Amino acid sequence: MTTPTKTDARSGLTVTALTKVLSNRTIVENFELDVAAGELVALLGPSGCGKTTTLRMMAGFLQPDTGSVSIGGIDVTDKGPDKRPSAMVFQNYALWPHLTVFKNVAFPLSIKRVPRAEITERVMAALETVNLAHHAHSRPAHISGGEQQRAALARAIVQRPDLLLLDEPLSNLDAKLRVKVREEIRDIQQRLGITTVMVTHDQDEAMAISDRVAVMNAGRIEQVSTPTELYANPRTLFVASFIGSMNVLPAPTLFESASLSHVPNAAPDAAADTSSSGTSTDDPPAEAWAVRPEDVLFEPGSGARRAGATPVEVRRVLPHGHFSELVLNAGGAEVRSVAGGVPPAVGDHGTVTLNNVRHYVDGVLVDGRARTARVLAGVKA
Ligand SMILES: Nc1ncnc2c1ncn2[C@@H]1O[C@H](COP(=O)(O)OP(=O)(O)OP(=O)(O)O)[C@@H](O)[C@H]1O
Repeated sequence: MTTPTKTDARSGLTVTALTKVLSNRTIVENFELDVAAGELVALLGPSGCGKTTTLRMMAGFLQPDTGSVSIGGIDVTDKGPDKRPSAMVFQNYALWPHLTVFKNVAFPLSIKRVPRAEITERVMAALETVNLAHHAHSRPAHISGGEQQRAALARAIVQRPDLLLLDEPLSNLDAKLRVKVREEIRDIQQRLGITTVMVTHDQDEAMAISDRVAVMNAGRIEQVSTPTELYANPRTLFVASFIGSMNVLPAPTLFESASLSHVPNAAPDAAADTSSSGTSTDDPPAEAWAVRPEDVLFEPGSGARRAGATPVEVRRVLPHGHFSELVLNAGGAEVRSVAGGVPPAVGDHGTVTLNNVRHYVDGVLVDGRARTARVLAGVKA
């Protein structure tokens, strides 16, 4: 691949207090985001949380009720999509089926009356950037889904936008291709240095290629952080549960008993549900403890019980190749753990102790280190 379409654009995006009400329902509420020049930020959240609505307001396809959008320090809130220095790649690619790849990519330049020779040069350069020059004269129906996605990307970058907006760009591709194409997108985005916002509901995708991830829930941003920070320090229970897998346990019982075996039966639902996504607008529990499966340390054998450890029975073993997920029964509560190497068998007995327990009150991480220490001391004592 070559980089002849490299832009000089190093403009950032600033979005302030964006709100949108549709059909009497607040879809986006007080949305604030700064994206630095050349940065890729993913908008991640469950279906229906308002990601696409937000992106459409950034692109100018939808007017916000309140708030502003600035690109490169210039307020573009009142400008339509064609008057903004941004380009959008749509979820379904929106390629014209009767036009060749070349003509599809040339389209936005044609309507801006760019001279023909320049169009040819820029289109071929964009197609080379996405490695699709050999399909310049193919129709969309005659190229693969991944190639169609790259044609749509070429049609965006040919415009040399300051801001690239991607709406679920990989959702029509199969799992293996998604991984390949997302790396290609990241590579192109970094080489061209284009400020980019990408909508996705796929946390792996968001975490794998973004500089930062903005987690949305019910029209609001819950947390904007680097992927590593999001996983390590989720500031809300929603983020803790949405990013990766998490055991959520009711705090007071755990605190008082210092033992998972006393967690009431209400816990399994919360624990089992945590890896799934959904529009969680329900009020969070008043108090909860969250523990990653890798921090639930399983030790096989029912013989010499570790002091303070909780006895468990292996209920299910879910192989993932290089590790297995263990679903454990801790006195009626379901707790998830992980095992490397040869996993235990269903029905085996063992014990667990907990590391890195996080304490949430009303869904927000509190400075619970003292209590956490006491709980851990209790567990390990
Ligand atoms: N024109 C509209 N009128 C009324 N409601 C709308 C309109 N457009 C979107 N909505 C509603 O706004 C909510 C958010 O939609 P949006 O497409 O922004 O969500 P999303 O997070 O991108 O979801 P998904 O991941 O499923 O695409 C949804 O409940 C949707 O039904």
